[in-house]
Amino acid sequence: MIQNDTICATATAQGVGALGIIRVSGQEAISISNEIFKGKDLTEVASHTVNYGFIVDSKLKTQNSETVIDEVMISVFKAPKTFTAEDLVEISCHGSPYIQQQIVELLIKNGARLALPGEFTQRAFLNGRIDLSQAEAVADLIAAENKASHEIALNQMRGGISSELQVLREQLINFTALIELELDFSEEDVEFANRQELKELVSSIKTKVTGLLTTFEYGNAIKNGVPVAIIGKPNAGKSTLLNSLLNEERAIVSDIPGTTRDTIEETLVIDGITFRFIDTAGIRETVDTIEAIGVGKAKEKVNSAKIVIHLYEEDLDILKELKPILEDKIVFNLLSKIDKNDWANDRYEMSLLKNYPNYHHFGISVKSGFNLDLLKQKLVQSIKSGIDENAVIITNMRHKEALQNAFESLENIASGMRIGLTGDLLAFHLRETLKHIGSITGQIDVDKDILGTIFGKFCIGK
Ligand SMILES: Nc1nc2c(c(=O)[nH]1)N(C=O)[C@@H](CNc1ccc(C(=O)N[C@@H](CCC(=O)O)C(=O)O)cc1)CN2
Ligand SMILES: Nc1nc2c(ncn2[C@@H]2O[C@H](COP(=O)(O)OP(=O)(O)OP(=O)(O)O)[C@@H](O)[C@H]2O)c(=O)[nH]1
Repeated sequence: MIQNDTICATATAQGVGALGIIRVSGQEAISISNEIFKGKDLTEVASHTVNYGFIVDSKLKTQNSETVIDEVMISVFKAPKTFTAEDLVEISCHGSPYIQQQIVELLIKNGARLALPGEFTQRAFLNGRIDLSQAEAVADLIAAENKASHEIALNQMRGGISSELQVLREQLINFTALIELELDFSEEDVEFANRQELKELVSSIKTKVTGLLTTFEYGNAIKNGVPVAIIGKPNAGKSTLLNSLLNEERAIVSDIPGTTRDTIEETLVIDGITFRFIDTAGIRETVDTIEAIGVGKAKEKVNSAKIVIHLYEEDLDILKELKPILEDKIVFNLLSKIDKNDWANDRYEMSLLKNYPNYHHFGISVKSGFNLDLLKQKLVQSIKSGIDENAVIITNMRHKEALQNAFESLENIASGMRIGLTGDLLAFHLRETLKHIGSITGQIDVDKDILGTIFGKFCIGK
């Protein structure tokens, strides 16, 4: 697919910088750039060269009294081996917003148009250089704020998800073709597609899809930060623990004001994973009864958390109260101030949540530092556990939904075979599965609106 118009935009951040890069892509990219460049004839230079010269107002250039805008380096990349797979020019100028704007305006005067957000990457997709999941990974890569999310995005950009899905697609396509061939011979009652093999294939693909789906929770936590609630009765040591965790990792601590006015989030990166400690300012100000503070507000915090740290000195009342909503959380039940409290005094029911899959229970002393490292280590472990670090990890809601749909279609095939569904209906469900899997990489036609949503989230110039 060839886009006819030539697009341009500043690719570097807005504001003053040392340098700025302006990108131009499309059939006229080189000739338009050449119009405003005084230096070598860009239409004559070899691909992948960097050329020194000046940006000048072309109208005046011919009159020999040109207005020089800037001294620049221009890189020329000829299709198809370029970022967009089109002719691409990068003008590297001084990082003044004024200069950059002047250059963009000159390019537009000479026939380019301002690029939409993400349009360069979109062209790379439309021209087949990258698939949709790779394009989405470019956005994730730019947004990555820690090591773990950076790694996942980089892997996806390099085609991690694509190659995993490609294998599944090929296997399904083979069977679909065989079943559709049977339909052509429907009079003769032949079976080209071995039903037993198909059954096994569907079951193995279901397992793979389920595996990918289970990585989403991890992937999403990595991408957006893992919400952690610290709860406990007044004076249990909550603030002391939080401050101590934050101080220890001071180098990478930041205060992020929450989305709502009364929510404060403190984020902390441990071992490449971002944890977001949830706190509501309201809690700090409440002068309510102990119960109200202890349970009511704790509930609020717990609901939005993935990890719950319960600090206690005396009793487990809060934990008992909250038990029903803790089942799907990672729970750290910590006996606080262990320097003061004797383990032997820990006479309360330790088995309270013993059957919960993600339950940790130990003593801690922020004062002496006892078990603080253990806590950090277990926080990281509890998130990483069960995930193969080299495995493909799903971080994108769109991908998750597509996989869920694919799973449903696969179930339709499996149950269809059990009840002896006819070939045409099996073929239909196979096609549906292929459609859902293909929508992740964009191998099938993806709705224009969906493309708009995906690329609209990028910055202009990307
Ligand atoms: N100056 C500059 N730096 C940049 C970018 C850019 O566009 N310009 N990038 C923008 O994101 C990133 C690098 N990503 C890129 C990805 C692919 C191609 C590219 O030309 N691919 C071709 C040819 C590869 C080759 O020469 O072997 C291809 O895949 O066909 C270029 C940059 C980061 N740094
Ligand atoms: N001995 C000892 N004292 C501690 C420890 N952790 C906290 N404390 C003390 O316990 C008191 C209460 O600590 P905070 O961190 O304010 O407790 P909190 O749970 O945030 O209390 P509220 O804000 O009232 O909910 C302070 O005097 C702390 O110094 C510890 O590990 N050992």
